[in-house]
Amino acid sequence: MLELEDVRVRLGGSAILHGVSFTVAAAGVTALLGRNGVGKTTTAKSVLGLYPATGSIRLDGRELIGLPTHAVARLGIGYVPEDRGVFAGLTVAENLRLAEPREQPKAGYPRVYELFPVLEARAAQPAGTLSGGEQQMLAIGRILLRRNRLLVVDEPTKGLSPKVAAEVARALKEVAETVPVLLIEQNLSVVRTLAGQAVVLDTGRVAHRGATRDLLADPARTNALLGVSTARADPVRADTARADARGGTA
Ligand SMILES: Nc1ncnc2c1ncn2[C@@H]1O[C@H](COP(=O)(O)OP(=O)(O)OP(=O)(O)O)[C@@H](O)[C@H]1O
Repeated sequence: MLELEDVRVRLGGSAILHGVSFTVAAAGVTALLGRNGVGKTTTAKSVLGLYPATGSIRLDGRELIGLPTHAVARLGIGYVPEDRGVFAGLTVAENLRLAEPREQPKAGYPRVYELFPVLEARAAQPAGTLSGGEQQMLAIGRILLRRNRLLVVDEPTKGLSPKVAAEVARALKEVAETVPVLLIEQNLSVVRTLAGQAVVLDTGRVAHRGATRDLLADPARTNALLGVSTARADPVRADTARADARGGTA
């Protein structure tokens, strides 16, 4: 599906990725994990052609490095950035309309509204007045209007209550039944629920690759790589774990 090989990125004169190599599975969710500032978002943006990279990034064998972002998107990679990228001054309906494919403008709506009924109920509301969770649903809904081969989703549950985070995770799980997802996520309870495979970055390098279950079953390894104990990775205490991951260990 998506293969990264020896991907290197320099930003502002500093080397940020030092030769990242991993594969995103052709089905389900692959989690991209790591402490703050290790290069997860940089990796995602490199895939999207938003940062200049060297090495190789291939989608079903097709080289993406060197392609402009619009060409990467046209090849079928949908991206939900960390800041969600919704247009605050436009209504929910207008945000969705801007994301429609020209060929089949209305085709994706039933699925989006089925996954996120709140978006239909709030169609006329400016996106900037939605809650954080609703904005996340809108951001995911926007990319579901297009037929994608891969979704890259950056920290979709960041800042959400455990209940809303679980709702977003449930929707992503359903989405991943038809489109593979590369998911950047710090909430280990979400990772545990969604991701079959996990890749862990540490200062611009891959520190671990393998089944999520195996990683999370090894508290010492999880703690060493992520700075959080898996004992905290249950839904009730997920927010605490995330706060710890952000604050204490970068
Ligand atoms: N445009 C930029 N110019 C210079 N340095 C940058 C730029 N973007 C990111 N960096 C640096 O690259 C490093 C990796 O950042 P990145 O956002 O990829 O990390 P991350 O793993 O996604 O972190 P977080 O979990 O906090 O979102 C950080 O040290 C960051 O300061």
